[in-house]
Amino acid sequence: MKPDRNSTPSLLDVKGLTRRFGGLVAVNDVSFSVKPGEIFTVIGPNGAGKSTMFKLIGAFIRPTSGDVVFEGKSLVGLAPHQAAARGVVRTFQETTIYREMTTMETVRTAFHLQCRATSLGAFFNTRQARADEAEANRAAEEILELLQLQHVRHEQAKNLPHGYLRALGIAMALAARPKLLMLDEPFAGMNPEETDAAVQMVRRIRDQGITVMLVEHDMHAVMRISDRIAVLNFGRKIAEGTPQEIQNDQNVIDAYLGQEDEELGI
Ligand SMILES: Nc1ncnc2c1ncn2[C@@H]1O[C@H](COP(=O)(O)OP(=O)(O)OP(=O)(O)O)[C@@H](O)[C@H]1O
Repeated sequence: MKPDRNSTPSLLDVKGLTRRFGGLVAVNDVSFSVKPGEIFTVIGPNGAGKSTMFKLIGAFIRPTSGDVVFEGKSLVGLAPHQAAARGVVRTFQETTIYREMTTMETVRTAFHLQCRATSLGAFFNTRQARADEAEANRAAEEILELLQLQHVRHEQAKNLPHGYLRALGIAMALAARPKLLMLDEPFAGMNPEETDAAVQMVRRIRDQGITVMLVEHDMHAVMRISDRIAVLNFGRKIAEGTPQEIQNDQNVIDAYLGQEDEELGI
């Protein structure tokens, strides 16, 4: 039997979070909790505040008021790399991938960035540096296997198709050993087969014990993959619940009416 959600301590607590841009309230008094091991998705019509919410959680921008609490401690005021060191890691954009490096080199480099080996240690070939090297190789192999990238391990990024580059951005994030992995529209621009594969990939990541938070527009994928969903509209949270609860929520249906495609998939 699954443990009662309410009795499990949260990994992330978003508390009364508000962010203004001049006169515009992009995120307005939003609260929710993410439990360890969940796949939690934030949805909402265009301009609802989803990206702003992600930036607030990753400490890329500061809230006007409210708090982001991770493992019981506030992330507000930290720099993004400090939030990442606590375990809140956002996937890397394809544009930040160094195109001359191979898949393996990219993941190993990302791993080294948070590894103990100093450049001086590596230069003198210390025992610590050699141990770190072996650990980087092992960790990189594990990540490539998890994301099914082994067969392109020696390909340079510039030769990889779009879908692989996106997976490589996720691989780099995994090298930072996240507790909470944040994925911004991971299924955007994918055909149904690619989406299927990406859904399986996100599930495998979660099965490694990593909690996953997504912002996503592809409602069919969202409804399949999410344990829980929060819905934003004009910066406010209008609903939160399981996919089934969200699909049947009249406020949510109303918010999506008039959208170009029947995004909710109902
Ligand atoms: N840096 C900024 N300065 C001013 N306004 C901003 C800024 N960032 C976002 N906004 C505004 O805040 C609101 C929420 O934007 P946000 O990008 O968070 O929405 P979203 O739900 O991610 O939208 P989409 O689905 O279209 O990506 C929008 O009205 C947007 O124009």
